[in-house]
Amino acid sequence: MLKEADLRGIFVPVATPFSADESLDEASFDRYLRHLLAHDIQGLVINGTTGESPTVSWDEVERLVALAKAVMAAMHRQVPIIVGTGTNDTRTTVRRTELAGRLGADAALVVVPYYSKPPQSGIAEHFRRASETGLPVIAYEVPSRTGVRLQPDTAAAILELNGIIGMKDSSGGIELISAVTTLSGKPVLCGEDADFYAMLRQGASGGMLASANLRTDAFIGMYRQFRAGDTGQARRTFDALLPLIRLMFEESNPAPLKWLLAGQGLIASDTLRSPLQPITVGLQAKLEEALREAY
Ligand SMILES: O=C(O)C1=N[C@H](C(=O)O)C[C@H](O)C1
Repeated sequence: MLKEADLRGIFVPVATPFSADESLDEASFDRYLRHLLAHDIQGLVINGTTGESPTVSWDEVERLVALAKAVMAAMHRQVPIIVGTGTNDTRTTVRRTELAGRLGADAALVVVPYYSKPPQSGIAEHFRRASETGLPVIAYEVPSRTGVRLQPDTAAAILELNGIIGMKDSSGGIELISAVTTLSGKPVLCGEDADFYAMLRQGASGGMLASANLRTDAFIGMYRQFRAGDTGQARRTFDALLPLIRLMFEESNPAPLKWLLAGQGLIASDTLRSPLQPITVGLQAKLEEALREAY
């Protein structure tokens, strides 16, 4: 199981490949994971935002974890598996976190409860209960998706909990991480791809980045340059990645990512489950141009 000290480096949230009829495409998942696991990543996230968690059933999550474990066994390569278990219902979140533990996950990614706009005390209670399952939990703040913002004091109180090993901050900007890193010693991973360099400067311990599905080695290299103290080179490496990163979030993640993965033949199709839709022709043209520059 993951420990605080393990939350360093590049973690890759994986897409969930679907066939044209929106069923799980297991052959693509196998091929795509083999490609990712050839890189020196610190962990995989299954059923995160990038994995289209709102439309993936728990039975499918179990299948995805089993497939990932089978690929790792076949490759003789083990990396930690983090499973998205957070919902907007505390009881379901606790149950899923327990189930993920039984599946052999190394940690759970638990998002701030969305839609119902709970008070800060309710968010803290949600994480308190999720933290008591025995599976380490990473708290995930992404206010643009949840509709509620985690206040720094609440974040620090959540990080105080024994079962919480760290946080993924997709709040946008450096305000939250600046406050949290002064209030807590636990690791904060960047989850806002375009802010990765700025967040490393502000104390982030790594990134959980959808864009690291592409140019994975460049992200790892940039992180290592930064850790080695070569911030100038890290900045240059990151600046070269930025145009592609920005385009990957111009329409809802993971639509651009899936189009790019399908273009590389890593997954068979860019199918998303409705209501998400494939990217527009306009964004396709911009991505093609960015790819010519980036590779
Ligand atoms: O899947 C995730 O986890 C991520 N979700 C963020 C989002 O799409 O809001 C982006 C981040 O890169 C990874």
